[in-house]
Amino acid sequence: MSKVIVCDPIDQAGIDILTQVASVDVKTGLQPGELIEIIGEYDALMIRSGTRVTQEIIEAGTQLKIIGRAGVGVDNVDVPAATRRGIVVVNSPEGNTIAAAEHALAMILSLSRHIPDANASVKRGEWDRKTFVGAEVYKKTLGVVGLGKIGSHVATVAKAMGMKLLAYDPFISTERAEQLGCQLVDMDLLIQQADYITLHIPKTPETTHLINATTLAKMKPTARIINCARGGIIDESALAAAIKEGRIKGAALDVFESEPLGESELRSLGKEIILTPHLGASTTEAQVNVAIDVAEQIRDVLLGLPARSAVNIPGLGPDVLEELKPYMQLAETLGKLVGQLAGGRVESLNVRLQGELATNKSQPLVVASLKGLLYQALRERVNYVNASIEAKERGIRVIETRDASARDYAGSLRLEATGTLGTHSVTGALLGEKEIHLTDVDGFPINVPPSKYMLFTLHRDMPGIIGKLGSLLGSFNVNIASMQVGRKIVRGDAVMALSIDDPLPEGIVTEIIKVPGIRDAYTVTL
Ligand SMILES: NC(=O)C1=CN([C@@H]2O[C@H](COP(=O)(O)OP(=O)(O)OC[C@H]3O[C@@H](n4cnc5c(N)ncnc54)[C@H](O)[C@@H]3O)[C@@H](O)[C@H]2O)C=CC1
Ligand SMILES: O=C(O)C(=O)COP(=O)(O)O
Repeated sequence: MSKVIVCDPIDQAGIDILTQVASVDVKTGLQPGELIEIIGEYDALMIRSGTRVTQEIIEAGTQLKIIGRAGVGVDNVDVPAATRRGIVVVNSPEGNTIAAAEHALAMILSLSRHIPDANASVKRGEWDRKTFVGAEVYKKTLGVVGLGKIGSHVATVAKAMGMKLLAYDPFISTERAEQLGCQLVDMDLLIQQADYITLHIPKTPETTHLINATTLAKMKPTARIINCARGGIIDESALAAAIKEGRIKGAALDVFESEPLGESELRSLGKEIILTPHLGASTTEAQVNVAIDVAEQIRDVLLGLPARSAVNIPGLGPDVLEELKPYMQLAETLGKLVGQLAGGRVESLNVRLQGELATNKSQPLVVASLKGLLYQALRERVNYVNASIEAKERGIRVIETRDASARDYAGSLRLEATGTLGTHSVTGALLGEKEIHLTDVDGFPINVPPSKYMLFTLHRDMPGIIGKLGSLLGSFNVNIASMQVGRKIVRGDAVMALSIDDPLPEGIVTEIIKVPGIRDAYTVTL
């Protein structure tokens, strides 16, 4: 019989499902070393946000087939390490949406009416009606940062309370925002105009310290900020300083840079700040939803069936998967690349199956392309199951074309993305049935394998330009692993594709496009 270990508190409804197919050990509060010692016995691991599933734990889990996160965020799981070991990671993308949204709304109202401190005061035996005079949310402006599942529900309820809604989400269409009664604006305007700012975005390198001393300085002195998304999106010391100095009115935080929250100056602030211990998903209903959702997936995978919300492996039949896997990897890589070249919000994606590929089943490749395209916006939340729906909700038009006559490679895939910042295209093929090669960028022929960090330039093909770029990168201590130029005619326009050993430093693109002859540069992480 299979063995499952449950390392965080999970609703009994989930345990009951697991026991249908496995023996279940519930062991909460284990130290990392203790988990490493015993994980080798188990086929499945079920967790919430309390357990950090590191590479060491994954490597010690020699029998592990699946890691189930009973919730949304998988930032506490080393997903690449699990993928490398062939372990499926599943989550519950929607089970706690309402719970998290209602917690954010409760925070907005609690902040406005000082409910936690007024309650504590009455319980101390006081009757103080002066200190706790509040503010109404009616007709105030709420800025929603991240108009995904949770942000959308917050917006819907806030609208009903008579709030005016601004939203910032570079991956959402104006139509979708309008449907929710939100005016889509840029982050700067939202920060400056909102009376309340609520964050509903994943924590990514781009969103880390999105709220910092500079952004806090732009807020109204009466503004309040709410974070029920992820710790680290707000710079906690900058926030504490802004509140202490009366530069903003208040904040409500459910999530922290380090959890459990240790010694922190946030604790010493008064009624201007409300702190809860990561309770967003902690409702009876959400805990039943996520426990059932994830336990069912663990059960299915242990029975050899596909998972419906795998964040790292497609929810397709094993036979289709086996055959298409290398092409799906190609599609996902091209999706990631074209999404980053296009930048901004993509409005349409043209997926062109060429050569032998034109006779293949296209759906999985389209889904894999969309998964890659949406990765920038959604990170691990986008999977093979939800990629199409997520694209539709973002108003991305998907066009499929086939060209059996294209003969450059046996089978190749071309993606063309058109967005708010223009159109870009990439083509790729498989060499030796497995090895991905990029064969064309923006109509310029190249032949390079993709690497994790890349730099693309669009430039004039003229003497000296490669040397200048090389020296510039050298002055930033950037090591070039490989470089190739693609051009259509001599001394015309050209594309340069460089593989780089490490992430490119911030601000480097600005310097690169100062090199005479270089028109554009794009840094890409694949
Ligand atoms: N406090 C808690 O207990 C809970 C916290 N969460 C967290 O809430 C957050 C939102 O979750 P969902 O709404 O389910 O996710 P979602 O994936 O449905 O929505 C996230 C939205 O953020 C947008 N986005 C991505 N990068 C952005 C950027 N740089 N700037 C602006 N927008 C950006 C995306 O386009 C997307 O629309 C996640 O961080 C999740 O982990 C979720 C459940 C419970
Ligand atoms: O689902 C999420 O992303 C959450 O943050 C909820 O975390 P939890 O399951 O309550 O530890």
